[in-house]
Amino acid sequence: MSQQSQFEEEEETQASGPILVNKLAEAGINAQDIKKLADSGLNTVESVAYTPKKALMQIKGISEQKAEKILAEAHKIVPLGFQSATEVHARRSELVHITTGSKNLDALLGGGIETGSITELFGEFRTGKSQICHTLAVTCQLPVDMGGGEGKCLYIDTEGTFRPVRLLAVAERLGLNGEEVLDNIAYARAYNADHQNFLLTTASALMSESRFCLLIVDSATNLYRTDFNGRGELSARQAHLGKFLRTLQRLADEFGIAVVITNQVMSNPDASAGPYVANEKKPIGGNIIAHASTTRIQLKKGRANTRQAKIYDSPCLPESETMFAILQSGIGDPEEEGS
Ligand SMILES: Nc1ncnc2c1ncn2[C@@H]1O[C@H](COP(=O)(O)OP(=O)(O)OP(=O)(O)O)[C@@H](O)[C@H]1O
Repeated sequence: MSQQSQFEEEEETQASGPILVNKLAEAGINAQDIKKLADSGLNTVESVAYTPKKALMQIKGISEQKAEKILAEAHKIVPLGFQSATEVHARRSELVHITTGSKNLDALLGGGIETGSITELFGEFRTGKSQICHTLAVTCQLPVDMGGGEGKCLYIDTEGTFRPVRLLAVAERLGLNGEEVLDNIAYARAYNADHQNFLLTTASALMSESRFCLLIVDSATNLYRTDFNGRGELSARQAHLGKFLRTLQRLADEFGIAVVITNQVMSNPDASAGPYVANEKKPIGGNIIAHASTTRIQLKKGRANTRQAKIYDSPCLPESETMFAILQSGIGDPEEEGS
């Protein structure tokens, strides 16, 4: 690509990308209030426009009157009305898919992990959830024409299973510079559910500074299991988890990033009811997580290093399944064994 067309493309990306919250200064919002918005994780005008008035008023120093003014100005910059299906179709056809490393899995997913939405990987332990996350953290950095998203990755680890050595193995397979690949992954270990939520505020700030295309939370539900106990705390747990997932969706919409969350399974006490067949374990988090995840993928163990992936729920993919493999060099296909 010539330098001229590269610049044109960059300009175009900037024009259609998120609008930084500072833009509200031009609309007469004072610098202190803009700082308060940014400190609460609202770093873009889009994020402000998508926030309900009640939530803005919870920010210290933002009165009802101020919240109304801020929202009115944000809505002038980011209109939230109807648009034609043609416009939606045109925008959706621009969505990038990030390769999982496996041709089979990519085909199952209609090209890979979709940007702008939440994909949930659920399954028992050792089914490859974390290995897929590690591979995606590297492949997302590839150019778009090679199955990447040309962006950095944010990785929130709640289980302590993040291993840079696995990233280097994927980088080597793809012929990428290992050091650069690691520099492009921002990692945080979350220690409790509140901390996990707080990290999204930091994530939002990082995303408004440079181009990220993937946010991973491995796993999204682990800390909720340990921080909230028993039936007595169930509704508090679901409300907290719901807030976390809403913020994830907001980040996906606002920055056009792919969000990948992992989830464990638990025994189904009522195996005969619902879509889960007898003896099958079901994903944690109930309806809250079921509704928040756009695409749900169920993973199961196969022979040796092979694993089965099945589309469990998707707005546009059929309920089909495929096999992939966990290789030394990351996620691949069963026939690649030995590579
Ligand atoms: N270097 C490697 N080469 C090949 N396979 C590996 C390598 N490292 C780990 N694996 C395989 O990956 C599998 C574990 O996958 P993963 O860590 O993704 O599980 P998980 O689904 O995230 O489980 P959990 O719920 O316990 O976190 C194991 O079967 C392990 O043998």
